[in-house]
Amino acid sequence: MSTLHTEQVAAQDKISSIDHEKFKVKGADLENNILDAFRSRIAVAVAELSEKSADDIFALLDAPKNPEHGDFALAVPRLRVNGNPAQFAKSWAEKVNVPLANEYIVSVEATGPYLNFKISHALLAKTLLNHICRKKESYGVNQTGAGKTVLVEFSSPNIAKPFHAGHLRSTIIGNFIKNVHEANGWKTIGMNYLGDWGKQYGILAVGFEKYGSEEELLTDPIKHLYDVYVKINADAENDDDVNVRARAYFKKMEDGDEEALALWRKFRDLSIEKYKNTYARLNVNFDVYSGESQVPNEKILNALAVLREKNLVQESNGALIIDLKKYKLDVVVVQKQDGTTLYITRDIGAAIDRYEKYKFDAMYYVIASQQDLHMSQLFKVLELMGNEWVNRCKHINFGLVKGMSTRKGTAVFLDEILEQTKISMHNVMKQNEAKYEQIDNPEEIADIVGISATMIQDMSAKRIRNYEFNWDRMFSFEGDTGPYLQYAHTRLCSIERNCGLDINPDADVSLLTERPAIDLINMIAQYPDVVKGALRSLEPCTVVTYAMKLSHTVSAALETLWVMGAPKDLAEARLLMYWATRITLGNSLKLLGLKPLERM
Ligand SMILES: NC(=[NH2+])NCCC[C@H](N)C(=O)O
Repeated sequence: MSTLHTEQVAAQDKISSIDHEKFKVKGADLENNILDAFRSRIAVAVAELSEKSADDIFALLDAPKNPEHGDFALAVPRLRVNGNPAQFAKSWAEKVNVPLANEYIVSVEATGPYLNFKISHALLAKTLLNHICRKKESYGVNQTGAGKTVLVEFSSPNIAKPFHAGHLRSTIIGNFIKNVHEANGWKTIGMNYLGDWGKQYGILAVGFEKYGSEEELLTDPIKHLYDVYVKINADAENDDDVNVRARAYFKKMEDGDEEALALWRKFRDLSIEKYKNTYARLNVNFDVYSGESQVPNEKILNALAVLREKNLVQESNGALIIDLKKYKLDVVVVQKQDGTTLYITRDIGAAIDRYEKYKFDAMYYVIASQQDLHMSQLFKVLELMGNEWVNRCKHINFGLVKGMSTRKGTAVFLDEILEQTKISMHNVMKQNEAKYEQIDNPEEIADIVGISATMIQDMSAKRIRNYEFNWDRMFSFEGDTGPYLQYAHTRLCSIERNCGLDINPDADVSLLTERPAIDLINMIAQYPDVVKGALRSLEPCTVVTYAMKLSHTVSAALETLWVMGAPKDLAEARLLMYWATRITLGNSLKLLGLKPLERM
């Protein structure tokens, strides 16, 4: 691919920075969002006629309900002007200073109380494609979060217990939330808060004495510890001695007994190593492996002292409880009769510890909605204690997945699910023999496409919705699936490889006048809005929907607007447009956490 003509780009920058000054409107990101340049000109032109500010008008510009009406619409009633909105719309449409907006706006029309604007598509194509040539992989990102830090806690499985569908959803959604913050200029900390403390680790240690194998522990720690855990729990049902020994063992751990801790630490370290490999397959990594065991004791003791001081705790049968009934949040136990802490106590200490360490501007807990009550209780307790930063914390909840097991039976390990996914995808790929033979690394491709299938299925609807894990539908290349998105991306890559032309950033894009080309450029131009919107909603489906629409739009364009066989200048213009589509689609897939493929 050819390099950019830097002098020309620099000259272009100069022109646009002069323009920027005059049309600086609050909320407009002229550096990163080409549509904002159009919107701000519309806002300034209308502001000249009304007593409203360009800032207010800018914030109200929307896409018209009927796309035939134009590119942007202003609902005049929402401006709250004194008088008849339709009358204002009519008179403004007549008077709007189109030349002020230079060549940006081409027409203004009133439809009832709406003002509809058409913009210059030639200018949009030129500025947008030029912008993407400069930004490439960073097209779509902005710096609105500069200087702010977010902590995203996600995945958080329990050692020696199944990694279930809830943990998988948390991993996928949490990683997305982290990516979205990064794309909006935030500093991010991804944290895995393992379930790695409590009496069950005493049970596990007792079980390991009886059923453990060093060798199996080293080969597959997660599976082996789970097997041991299941066996010893069965024993514990009939033999209370197991429980007594487990409690004694856990007490030693809490008291900091080195020998007891050494075994536990080995279990934890080996499990983390194994998890890291699996997370890498999912394209996920964590900045911090924390966990219930990592909450400093002193933070918990302090918290309990504050709770006492503020008269928030009561004794009940030797345990300490907080009565939250008047907030309709039930009663929480923060300390057991034997003085040990609980899940919520550790969460209280952990939150305080994290705030002191990271001074976050936002903290997200990505946890299934089964823990809604737990999270509301946690936030209420933190608030009653007087931690005013609790309003920076938010529970990002999500619904259940039904039927996530392998075809053979119930799988409880993430690895097994991913293996099954890969095999299924591989089988689908083999059905197209001619294509299959052209791939050098089918297993690797099957793994990536299979994972894309799983992730897109997960992110296609609003988070809170439950869904059925559908082994057939998600692997299809048709319909709104992960394989379909990957296919759209590889198709664009293959055009670049096979067309025999280099990408020419100076291609004459004024030749892109057909409807499918205009639609495609409009769609590409929306990506920065999508990145910004995703930060507000924290809903992955907004980005999935965008990636699907972009793929459909480019597929429609490819039906008639060919690169090969077109005259050279037209071929170059189209190639540049498809290249920009590939960059934009690739960026949106990466935002979702997928690895965009070049061939499949
Ligand atoms: N801070 C938290 N409570 N995070 C969620 C932890 C999830 C817990 N380990 C579970 O599997 O249910």
